[in-house]
Order: sequence, then C-alpha cells, then structure tokens
Amino acid sequence: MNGSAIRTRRLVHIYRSEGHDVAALSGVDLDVRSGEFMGLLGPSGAGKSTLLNLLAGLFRPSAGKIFIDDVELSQAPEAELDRLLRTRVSLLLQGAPRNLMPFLDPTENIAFAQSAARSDGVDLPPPADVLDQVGLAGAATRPLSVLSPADRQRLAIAVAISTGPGLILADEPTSMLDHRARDAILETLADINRSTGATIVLVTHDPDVADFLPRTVTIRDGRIGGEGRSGEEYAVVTADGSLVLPEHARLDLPPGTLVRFHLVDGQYVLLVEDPSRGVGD
Ligand SMILES: Nc1ncnc2c1ncn2[C@@H]1O[C@H](COP(=O)(O)OP(=O)(O)OP(=O)(O)O)[C@@H](O)[C@H]1O
Repeated sequence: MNGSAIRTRRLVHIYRSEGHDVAALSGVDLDVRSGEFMGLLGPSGAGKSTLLNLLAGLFRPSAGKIFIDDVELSQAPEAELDRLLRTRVSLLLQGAPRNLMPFLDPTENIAFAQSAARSDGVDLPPPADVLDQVGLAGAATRPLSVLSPADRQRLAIAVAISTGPGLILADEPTSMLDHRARDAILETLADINRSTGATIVLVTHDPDVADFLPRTVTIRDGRIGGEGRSGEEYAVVTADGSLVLPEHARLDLPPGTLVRFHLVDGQYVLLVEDPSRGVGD
C-alpha cells in the first residue's frame, strides 16, 4: 500500500476563547511525500499538536488548505472525509493509555480498533499478525496492567496500524520512556515505515529522536521555522517569499538588519550590511 502525501497551504488556526484569541498556526506550508518518516520539532506552544490534530481532521482550520493525497479536507463531503480519516489516517495520541481500552487484552484491543473498518468491508490482517509486526506476539492475551511501558506503547502503535493506514500521526510516541525503550519504539516505527510504506509524522522534543529521523521540520511561533536533513539545518523560504532565520542567527541579526543576496557562481551568498553605515554613505 502507498503512504499518503500531505500538503498544507497557508494553514492558519486560531483558538477563540473568551476575552482573547490565540493564533496557534499562522500560515504553514508543509509538504510531506508519500512514505516519508519525518518529525515535527519546536518549543512548547509552537503549534505542533495543533498541526497534528488538523492533519487528523479532528477539527477544521480557521483558514488555508490541507490535502491528504488528492482530498482537500475542508472541501470533502462529510461521508468521504469520515471514510478517508477512518481508513487512511491513524492518530497516536500522547501517552499509550489514551489509545488503549484498559479492560481489553492486546488481541481484543486490536479487534476493537478494526471493528469499524471491518464493518465497512475493508480486508484487514488478523490481530495476531498485527501484534507480531510490533514484536508483541507473546503478549497476545496478557492483561495490559502487566505490560511494560514500552510494550504498552508498542500495543498503541499496533492499534494505530491495525487498520492499514497510509498516514500515521504520532504525538510524542517516545516521551516517558527510558533510552532503550525509546530506541526500540523508534526502530518499530522505522520498520513499519519500511515494510508498509506508510507515511509517519511524529512530534518530538527529544534531540536524539530528531537525529534518528531523515527529515525534521521545526515549528516556531505557528510557522515553519526551519528544516533538518540528516543533521544539516536549513532555513525555509515560505510561500510569501520570506525567510525565517535560524534561532542562532537571530541573536546576531536583530529586526531591522539589512541583508543583501548576492549570486556568486550560481550560489546565493547572504551579506549583512554594516549597521554603522548610514544612509547615503
Ligand atoms: N484548546 C485550546 N484553546 C486555546 N488555546 C490553545 C488550545 N490548544 C492550544 N492552544 C494554544 O495554541 C498554541 C499552540 O499550542 P499547541 O498545543 O499546538 O503547541 P505545541 O507545540 O504542541 O506545544 P507542546 O509541545 O507544549 O505540546 C499555544 O499557545 C497554546 O496555548
């Protein structure tokens, strides 16, 4: 199965609460290719969870567009949207227990997660195969209370993949785990990405998780603040032609700094104007 592609254009989200509005996203243009495994980084309150929830269709953006494959979420008829989000998109909430039924064993949790898609006539693998895929074959009928935190997270992942999604959205799937468990969960997700081709977008605060991922996008103040590719940091030109400075350059280049773009041997070089030079010097 192919992974889903994501495209957002000028995505804006404003939370309206009594007395004041909060602009959580202020114009996000994000492209994720089918089958990518990528991370969303950024400081607390930057808008990562809001973006993830919008991609999962949990609520509608205040403005802008979200495409999952060729479907624009705000234009899709309700029934098509429901079906797309139920069959193609899985959201893994932060904290394994929020994704699980505590009184059901692992096999029953998978069967429960699959029940709606099965009644739509979708052909799905048996729960035992899904548990095997995440390394939980030996825990099929164990009560959740005896599973380790890492195994509970594996089960939450199993639930997320049990409907054969093309897109897995995971909110901090490795938080609250020790380093060994974290690395094992990342390997499990990487294996799912390779074997099923599903696109995976995960939110993380952990620099070690970011280093593991082939691509990261940093959200800052509700905008795309930069991109990382295999450890290399890049600034990103936005749709309106502006360039968000990397955090470290902001200290040296305060607002109002003049810069020139020079083309030298086919490469752009950014030259910072000497602030002591007056107009007409
Ligand atoms: N339901 C809500 N009502 C009002 N404001 C909200 C709501 N949810 C989030 N916000 C605000 O929107 C902004 C973005 O929040 P969001 O949770 O998306 O950030 P985040 O990057 O995921 O942060 P964290 O890493 O702490 O989870 C913040 O200023 C937050 O306070």
